[in-house]
Amino acid sequence: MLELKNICFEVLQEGKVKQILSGINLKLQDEKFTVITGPNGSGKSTLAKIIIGIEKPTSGEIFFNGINITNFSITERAQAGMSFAFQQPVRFKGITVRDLIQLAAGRCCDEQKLCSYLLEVGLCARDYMEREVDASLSGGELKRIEIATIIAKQNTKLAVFDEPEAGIDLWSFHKLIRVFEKMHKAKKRAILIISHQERILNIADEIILISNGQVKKIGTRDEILPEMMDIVGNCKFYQSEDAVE
Ligand SMILES: Nc1ncnc2c1ncn2[C@@H]1O[C@H](COP(=O)(O)OP(=O)(O)OP(=O)(O)O)[C@@H](O)[C@H]1O
Repeated sequence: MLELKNICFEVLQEGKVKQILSGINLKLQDEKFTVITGPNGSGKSTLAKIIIGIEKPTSGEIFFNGINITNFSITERAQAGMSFAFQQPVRFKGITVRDLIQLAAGRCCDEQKLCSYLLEVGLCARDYMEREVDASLSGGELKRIEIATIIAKQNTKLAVFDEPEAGIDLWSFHKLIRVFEKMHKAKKRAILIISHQERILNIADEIILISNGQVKKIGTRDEILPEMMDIVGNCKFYQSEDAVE
């Protein structure tokens, strides 16, 4: 359903062309749980930004359900059924958590349902629903609220998460894994997660290993792990959950 054809991305740095991604060809199937992993700086977040429309590829094309969306804006991609959770979520001054979740849920949603979305990510609705989505929220709280909005979006066909574990405490991480397991089991949408986390890699249907801006290998956890060892030597980037903050 999502197809990337020969995606390249380069930037100008100090007058020189820097190749960030080169010749990325990928197909993500409906309802599949895919994880993109790879060393720091290998181009994972850039690829996510290109998928969601924050960055435009220098060359190559993106198809979503057969439609060429390469020139679609972020809003048009969202309307087509894509959702995205940022590595560093955006704050919205003047907007409450309730507003955000209600907006994501769309049609009139009863109070119990709204609260259940927050509960799923380990937040007590009573404490958070009326809070402003501003600097008073911690990074981890903000991230969980953002994930709750994706759960609330019933029409999402593809949900993209960039390092959902970043800044999340160990207890919340366990809950988060359950959220992803549940999403995976429900098979309502394709899920694409950028992650280095063992437990997230463990539940993936397919893992895409990126290194130096290229797809090095696509396969299951057991197929990918030896390759990761080769690339990183001692596999430092493959974190167990003990390494979560
Ligand atoms: N606009 C830009 N200008 C210059 N360099 C950039 C730009 N965007 C990305 N890069 C570089 O491209 C490389 C890939 O960055 P990216 O954020 O995609 O990596 P990543 O695999 O997500 O890393 P991490 O695991 O650390 O989050 C990095 O070396 C980064 O510094």
